Amino acid sequence: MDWDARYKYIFNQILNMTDDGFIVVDKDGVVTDINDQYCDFLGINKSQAIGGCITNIISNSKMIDIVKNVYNEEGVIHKFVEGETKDKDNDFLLVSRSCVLDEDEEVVAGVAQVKFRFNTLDSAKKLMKEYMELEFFKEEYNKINNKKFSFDEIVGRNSKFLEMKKTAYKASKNAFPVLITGESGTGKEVFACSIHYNSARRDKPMVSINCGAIPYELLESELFGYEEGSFSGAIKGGKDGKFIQADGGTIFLDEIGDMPINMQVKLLRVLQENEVDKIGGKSPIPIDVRVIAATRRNLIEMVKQGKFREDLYYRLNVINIEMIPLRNRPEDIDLFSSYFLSMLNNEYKSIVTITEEARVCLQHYAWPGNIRELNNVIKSAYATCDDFVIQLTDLPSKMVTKHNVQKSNGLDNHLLKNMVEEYESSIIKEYLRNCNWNCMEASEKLGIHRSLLYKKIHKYGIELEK
Ligand SMILES: Nc1ncnc2c1ncn2[C@@H]1O[C@H](COP(=O)(O)OP(=O)(O)OP(=O)(O)O)[C@@H](O)[C@H]1O
Repeated sequence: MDWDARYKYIFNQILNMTDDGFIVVDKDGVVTDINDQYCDFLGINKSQAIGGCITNIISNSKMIDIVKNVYNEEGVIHKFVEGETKDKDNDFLLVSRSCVLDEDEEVVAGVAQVKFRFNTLDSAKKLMKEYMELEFFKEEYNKINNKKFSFDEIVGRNSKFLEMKKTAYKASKNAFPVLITGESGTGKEVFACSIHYNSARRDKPMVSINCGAIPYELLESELFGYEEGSFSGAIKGGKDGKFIQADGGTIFLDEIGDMPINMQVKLLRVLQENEVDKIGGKSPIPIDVRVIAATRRNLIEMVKQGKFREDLYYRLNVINIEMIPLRNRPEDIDLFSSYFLSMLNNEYKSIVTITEEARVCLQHYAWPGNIRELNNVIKSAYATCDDFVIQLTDLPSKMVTKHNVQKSNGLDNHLLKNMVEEYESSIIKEYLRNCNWNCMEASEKLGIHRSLLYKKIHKYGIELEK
């Protein structure tokens, strides 16, 4: 046996000794060798494979690409085209592909090795299954998100609210900064998401940050990121800030009114220059980010008091959306109650309803926590009600007491003035309680001067709890 024949004999022995499948192609993708195991897996004999292009037997083979573009791949999943394997349920494998180069670095062959060992095949199957599931959930997630944030899904029929919705819709068609103001729980974040997910940026990230919840020392690194070693405790490799993460998309700066003034200066620079400086970075990084900011505070008042930079205010406030408190859109209270209840009924396949009396009680409440509070009240009433009906007694006692007082007042003393005063007193108490009895904050939220609030507290004999 000459040296070449001997060599070929040993090579074939090796190919057939292993548990793996091997296929060898020349630099044009023509099959020069294939072992019995691989032939068996494909359900073909050697003569059908050797001498023909590899795509004749594996139509989606990557080997031609590997030999043409000279690269290797290690342990990737290959899914065979339906009907190209002997067993149609065994149609994916773990494969490693590599080029064989001669002494002049020219490609002489390409080799693919596939793993048949059961444990490897099982892992490949599991991986493939998980990969498919992941792809499925990604698609579903996008479908749900797009639906969830569609403007049609935003509940409300109040005419002012519909105007706001129109403004938000128009804002989704450009990339100007948006400032959304309004009390907590009125739906500022819902609007911000709808603007982003209906804009041309929808396939890029929407990154949110609560400027009021992060201590000043951390806020800068959260927003702008840092380079490795720029301070003690900095993680290896540094970190991208929220602005860089949101590149191409939208950043939602929630509670912007709580941003410390020296951070406002840095933010203004980013908005003016469209670039960020990482902490410890050598040069600024250009960014393309749409800014949507939100606050429950009165920024104009804060500008007057020198607590918020005027130049930043104007930069953020190109499009302004002022959310309406729920108590000022009474026609929507019932709508929201039905909406939240139907969401629960859908989720738990139930048919819970709500009595007229409970509806009236919801209608008369001042809702200092706005839509979020209403959602919570419906959820907890749903969880506690008997016989699939939400009754007055399933609502929080503070609401029921007020409702009963109003009802008896209505019978005994239904002068408009008395009714208005009763309502006013209850709203003031509610706000004070929600602001931890801080008169300054409550007066700001109620939109009245502090001295007027004191007068009313005195008039209604409201006791301030400490
Ligand atoms: N128009 C709407 N339709 C349906 N659900 C809404 C609507 N507006 C608000 N919600 C719901 O009300 C809750 C509060 O909304 P959101 O978080 O957007 O308010 P927010 O004004 O940003 O509050 P905060 O200032 O406290 O962050 C959420 O659960 C949200 O899903």
